[in-house]
Amino acid sequence: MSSVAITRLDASAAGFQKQLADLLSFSADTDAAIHQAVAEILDAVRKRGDAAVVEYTRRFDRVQANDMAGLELSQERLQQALKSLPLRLETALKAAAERVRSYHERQLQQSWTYTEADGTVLGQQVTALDRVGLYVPGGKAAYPSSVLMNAIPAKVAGVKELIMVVPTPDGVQNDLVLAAAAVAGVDRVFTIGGAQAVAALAYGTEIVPQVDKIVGPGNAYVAEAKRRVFGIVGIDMIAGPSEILVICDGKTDPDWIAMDLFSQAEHDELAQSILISPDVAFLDAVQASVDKLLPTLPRQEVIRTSISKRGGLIQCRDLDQACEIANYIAPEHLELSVADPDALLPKIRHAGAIFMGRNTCEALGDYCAGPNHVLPTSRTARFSSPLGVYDFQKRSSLIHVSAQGARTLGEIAAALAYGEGLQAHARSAEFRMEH
Ligand SMILES: NC(=O)c1ccc[n+]([C@@H]2O[C@H](COP(=O)([O-])OP(=O)(O)OC[C@H]3O[C@@H](n4cnc5c(N)ncnc54)[C@H](O)[C@@H]3O)[C@@H](O)[C@H]2O)c1
Ligand SMILES: N[C@H](CO)Cc1c[nH]c[nH+]1
Ligand SMILES: [Zn+2]
Repeated sequence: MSSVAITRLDASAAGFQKQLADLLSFSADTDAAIHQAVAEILDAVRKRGDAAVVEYTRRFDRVQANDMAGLELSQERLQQALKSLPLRLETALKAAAERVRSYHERQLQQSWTYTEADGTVLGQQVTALDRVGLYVPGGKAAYPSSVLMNAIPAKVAGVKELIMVVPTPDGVQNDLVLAAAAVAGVDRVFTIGGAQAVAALAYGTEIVPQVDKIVGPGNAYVAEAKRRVFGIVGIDMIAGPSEILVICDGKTDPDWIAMDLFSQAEHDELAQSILISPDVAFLDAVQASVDKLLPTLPRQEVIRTSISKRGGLIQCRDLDQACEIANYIAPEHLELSVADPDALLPKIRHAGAIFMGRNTCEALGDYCAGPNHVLPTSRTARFSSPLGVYDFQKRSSLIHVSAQGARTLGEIAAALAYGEGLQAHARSAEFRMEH
């Protein structure tokens, strides 16, 4: 049995910060070739619409459609996919969807107003987006759970129309993905992917309607395309490779922790899986579990590459220091595998999702716990949040000024407008003061 080399770091050793920064940094596929390819694809779709999308789909996904209509799936096809599922899978899909819906319903923002003493009413009107594009990755693996995580919050927000795109390499359609679209209530599905799908959604074509926002994870081509179309449409975030950080007091079964690290490592070679513990013997035990369990997994080569490139076992002074390091890493997923996770929680400021206690493995969050699995990666949890209903709602400010309010506010506004040298602003306010 060959062992897997996971980087060992000691938080109290000289040079730790630099070693940690090196472990976190990775060269994503954001090189010039990808930038150039995506720019060309976006330009072609903007100029030639459906014809370009069909050509790229033939080239990259080897799907032999004659036109875009041939790349759209009917609602009957989605229902048929749902009916074709084995009962256990159908039940699991529906149970997950229900839990995700129930969680997200609590995120709904409501409009509000308040009335001031002079009768002026101020407030905020909350409205749902009209039409949203949902990118579901499908190049290397299919992600039915991502259909639920993206579509359900949009439905809960009240988005009128959901357009889903999903690549089907070699024309192979994934029934579980299509069934998830049926369960979540997706309106239209196109079997297109990559930058060409993002372009079709952003610019609109004859057949694919232009959307207001594009959400959902994807590979480097998708990420770059989303970055470029931002401004024409909204986007949720640029999701990088998956990440897991476990803080453990050394008392959890090391096999559990090794498998938790694998659970994200198996996503792709650039996934980041780190364990921090004050217990050196426990770090050794997890390393032994990693070596023992890896050969039992089908995706062991992906995991081996990922864990040896971006895996880490970090020895810390105590759990307080573990929390400080976690805040620096700002991971997508953080497991607090300790006896009293509530005691650590107030010390955690930056993490996409926090999994409390030994029983809460991250995988439950990926599928069915309820919270969203589309989360900030690459340290962006310092300033951003999980995908949620709020991403599909927007706010308009409401101002309804009374006659009395026009006088008192007019006074203030006119003074400031003259101060800015903007006469029309001042006069506009003053007209109403004289009324
Ligand atoms: N953060 C999350 O919640 C989450 C969930 C699921 C998946 N993911 C991530 O999403 C990613 C999915 O990537 P994927 O590749 O499997 O599927 P994908 O659907 O993102 O990409 C496939 C598309 O990439 C395009 N493409 C491939 N090679 C190309 C080339 N040489 N030139 C131009 N375009 C090309 C093709 O158009 C193809 O349709 C993975 O990195 C996975 O980890 C993240
Ligand atoms: N862990 C991924 C997000 O980082 C989501 C996912 C989908 N399926 C399994 N996992
Ligand atoms: Zn996962």
